[in-house]
Amino acid sequence: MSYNTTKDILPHAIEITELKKSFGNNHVINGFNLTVKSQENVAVLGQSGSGKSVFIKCVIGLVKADSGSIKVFGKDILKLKQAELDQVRTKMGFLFQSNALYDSMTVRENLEFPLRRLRMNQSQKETDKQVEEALEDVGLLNTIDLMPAELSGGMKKRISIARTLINRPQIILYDEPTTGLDPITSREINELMNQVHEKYKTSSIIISHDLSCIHRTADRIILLKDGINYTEGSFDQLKTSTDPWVNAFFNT
Ligand SMILES: Nc1ncnc2c1ncn2[C@@H]1O[C@H](COP(=O)(O)OP(=O)(O)OP(=O)(O)O)[C@@H](O)[C@H]1O
Repeated sequence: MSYNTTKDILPHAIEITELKKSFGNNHVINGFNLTVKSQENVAVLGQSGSGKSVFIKCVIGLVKADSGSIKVFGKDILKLKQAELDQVRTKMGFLFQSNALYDSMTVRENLEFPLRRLRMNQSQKETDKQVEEALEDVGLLNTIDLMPAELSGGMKKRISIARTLINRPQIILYDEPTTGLDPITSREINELMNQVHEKYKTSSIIISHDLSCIHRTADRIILLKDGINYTEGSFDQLKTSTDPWVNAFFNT
């Protein structure tokens, strides 16, 4: 993937400035900066324990950042009142590493769930149409009446992507999208992520350890180390870096 001029003229999807988060004396995020242009896919890569999960939780509001700003389409979500925050959050979809499907609900019910919360006055016919379209997007319309326990790991990931898509987010945050999947299924999930990007023109942040996933899906990679941006670049730039730490990361 490469930059194109359209991405450069549209407003930024996400702009994070000097983000900080500590737990007691453990300064996990120490002034991290990240910009995601419209329709850009940015991966955040770092060693285990470097703070990737804390960072993404700050962005979705599961963890409260100590300071800094997180602007989503120009609005600093750390300063918004609840109603405005809820509004901005409708533009964002989050793919949990664990998939977070409800085991006691069918695939259809799992997909209806986020719709019910946001579109209370919508007709059942419209809901059915949206659920079916989201399942078609991930190639699994035939699983609509199955329970999560009846699905493979790759299918669960696809259904989770369908559930993320159902509210038509403009930004998708992917937390370790291929963890626990075999290489073939991982490749299929990466292809699906790229299809989603092409069809819905989404912007994304991808947190991953999986270099193949990052290579296939990210326009740009930021390395997180000691809570700050250690370096950034394209996959090929980082793979050929002469920095010993970056080199060890990409070529071990
Ligand atoms: N709720 C919490 N309370 C206290 N410390 C926390 C909390 N959440 C995370 N931490 C600490 O923050 C640091 C970063 O953890 P985090 O889970 O973000 O790392 P990570 O880069 O996502 O690791 P991995 O790749 O292994 O998932 C760790 O030292 C962890 O102990």
